[in-house]
Amino acid sequence: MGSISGEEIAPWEKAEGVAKEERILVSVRVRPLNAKEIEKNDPSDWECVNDTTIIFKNSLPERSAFPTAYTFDKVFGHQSNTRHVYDEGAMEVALSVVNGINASIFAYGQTSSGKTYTMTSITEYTMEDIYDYIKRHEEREFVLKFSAMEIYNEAVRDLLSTDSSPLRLLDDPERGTVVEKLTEETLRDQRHLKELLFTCGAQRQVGETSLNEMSSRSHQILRLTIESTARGFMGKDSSSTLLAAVNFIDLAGSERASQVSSASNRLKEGCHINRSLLTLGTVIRKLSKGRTGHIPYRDSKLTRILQPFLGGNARTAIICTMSPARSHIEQSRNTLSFASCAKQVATNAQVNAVVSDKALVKHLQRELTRLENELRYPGSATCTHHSDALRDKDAKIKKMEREIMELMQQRDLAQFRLEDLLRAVVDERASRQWEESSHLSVSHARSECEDGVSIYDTSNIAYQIADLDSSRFDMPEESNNYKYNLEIPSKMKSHLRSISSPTLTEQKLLQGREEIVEATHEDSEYHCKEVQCIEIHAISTSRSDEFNLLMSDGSDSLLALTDEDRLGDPAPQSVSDTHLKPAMEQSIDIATRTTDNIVKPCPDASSPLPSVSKVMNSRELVLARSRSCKASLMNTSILSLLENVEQGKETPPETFLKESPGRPRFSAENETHSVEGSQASEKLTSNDTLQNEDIKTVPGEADANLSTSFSGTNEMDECHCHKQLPSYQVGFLICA
Ligand SMILES: Nc1ncnc2c1ncn2[C@@H]1O[C@H](COP(=O)(O)OP(=O)(O)OP(=O)(O)O)[C@@H](O)[C@H]1O
Repeated sequence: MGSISGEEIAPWEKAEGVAKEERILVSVRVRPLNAKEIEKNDPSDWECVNDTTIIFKNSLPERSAFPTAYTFDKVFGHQSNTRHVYDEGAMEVALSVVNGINASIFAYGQTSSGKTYTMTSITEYTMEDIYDYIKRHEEREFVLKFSAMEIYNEAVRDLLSTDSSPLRLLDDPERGTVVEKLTEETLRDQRHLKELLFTCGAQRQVGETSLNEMSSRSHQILRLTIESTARGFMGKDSSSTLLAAVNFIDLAGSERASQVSSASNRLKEGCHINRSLLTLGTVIRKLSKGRTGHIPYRDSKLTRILQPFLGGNARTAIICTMSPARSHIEQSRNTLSFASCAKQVATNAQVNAVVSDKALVKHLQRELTRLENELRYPGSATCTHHSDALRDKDAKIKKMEREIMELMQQRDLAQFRLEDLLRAVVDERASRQWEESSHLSVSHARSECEDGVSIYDTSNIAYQIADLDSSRFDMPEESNNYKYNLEIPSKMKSHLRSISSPTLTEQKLLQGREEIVEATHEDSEYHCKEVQCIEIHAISTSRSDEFNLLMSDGSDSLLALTDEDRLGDPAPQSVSDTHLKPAMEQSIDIATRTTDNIVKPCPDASSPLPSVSKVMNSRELVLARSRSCKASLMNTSILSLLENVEQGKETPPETFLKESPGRPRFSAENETHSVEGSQASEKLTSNDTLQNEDIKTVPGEADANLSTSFSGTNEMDECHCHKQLPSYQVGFLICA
């Protein structure tokens, strides 16, 4: 008597229905030679050499094409009893049913091979073990139901009913194929089961064949369904029920119809039997190659009913029975071939946990309530969850958009910087060319200096941008050097920067120039001069006349100025003092002081003083002033223009600027800035009165002379020009 070794499966396994794939348990049982076979001296050609291998021991030449050894999960020789077959080849699979796993035990073989003999005992053993298990597991409540049917000539018949009319097969969406109106008896006890088993045996179709006087001519299917529930959880919502069934299938003989009695009824039975068995063999063979393609379960009622237990959600054991007699060698080989295919079939059994009706009702009620709440309150938990998810995604999208914008800004900034650098390179080249051009001019001027004419070397001009308040005609300490300090108020500087909106290129240009000036400052051989405003207390027409005379004078005589004159005393000078000087000297002085409104020489005492008058007289460099208060030292190339101005011809200041060859070759953009800056400075000048008391400039006095002589610009524009020039424009003028 076997015992049930399996413990109740873990709750999580029940809940999750853990699937377990395994192959069909296949065993072969070889019965002893029966009396007839012994009588016919039919030798036994098969021998079980061990628990798993059976060999064909006859070495007849004609049999050499077939294998002589077969290996299965278990093989049982003629000496093995049915209990041993059950224990080794069926019990484990059959008793899975108590753990909620479907199971099937097949008996397959030719007629009189011992199928019924084996399956009857195995069914009884299983029933005994199940009841024994139930007794040992009183914590669970078991419900056992038993049903029995046979398929005879492809007709399903209820073996527990006296009604022999065939039953229909129905396809249930949840349970699969079911037999309509099949009797299912709930077992009261083990005794009740034995009675039902006896009834089935009595109801089953039997007939006499040439091989078996009590041959079973049908396929018998006994089904025991076990439903179990833990007693402690019964009636509770969390309770679950295990529901599974075990099938005991005693197949009809697999022999050919011709091998049985030649009686007409047996021949017909054989045709139907073979049809079902042929389909079963096809299904097993296809399943052995995997679950691909069509599996012809519906080709026979046998396979249709057993579909869930063939290669599906069930553990399966097949016991193939065979006769050892040489006379049955062909059927025995067919049986072994079938067993070999069945051995390759994998099943996928899982625990079948069934929710109790009460628990199912409770679960459905909760689900219904939840759905109603969602409909009533859109902002319920589920909706809120979705809203949160959408909000998170929106936030991520916005964050990514911000990152994209930042990257685009960085890209634009990089492009802007690149353009600035390129522009700076171009301007630097222009600056170098301008510098070279200036050097040429200076060289020319130096040659003039060697002749005693003072020329302001533009390369030695230092641009000192400082507040007027602090500059106050600073005289450089360096001897032998001239400095040109363009004193521009800080307010003006900032204004110039703002109105001209100097680009990076312009800033670099200015910086470059300042560096050039500073570099040349150390090596400068010339004295510095200071651009400053000169206070003129009165307008002297004589000065203007003298200046005009000076300008019209083509003499190249050198008019040396005194140190005092050269120093350009910032103190206001009275008109009376001027009249005391000789006419020519006065004229020169006037011209010098007038021009010193823009450029005031600050010579060192020991150095020869560059003469502005010489500049004028030589017509090589001319102090000019544009309408927009641009003081310029212009070379002879624009002298003709000045002459035209002197003659009353109007020449736009822009023309002066643009046509000045010594002017740095700035881009059109810079020129635009220059003009705009100049015009803007005019606007600024009108509101920007001089605060420095030391520098008293009377609007329209000294500059008015120039205005009258050159361009006739208005007095307001002229008077503050030296304070308004953008630094680079001042540079243009000086360098020109
Ligand atoms: N292992 C066995 N040991 C002793 N006797 C056996 C064994 N197997 C079968 N027999 C006997 O052989 C005879 C035929 O057995 P059984 O009826 O079980 O064959 P079967 O395969 O069911 O045939 P059928 O398909 O015709 O019903 C029976 O009398 C049975 O007692």
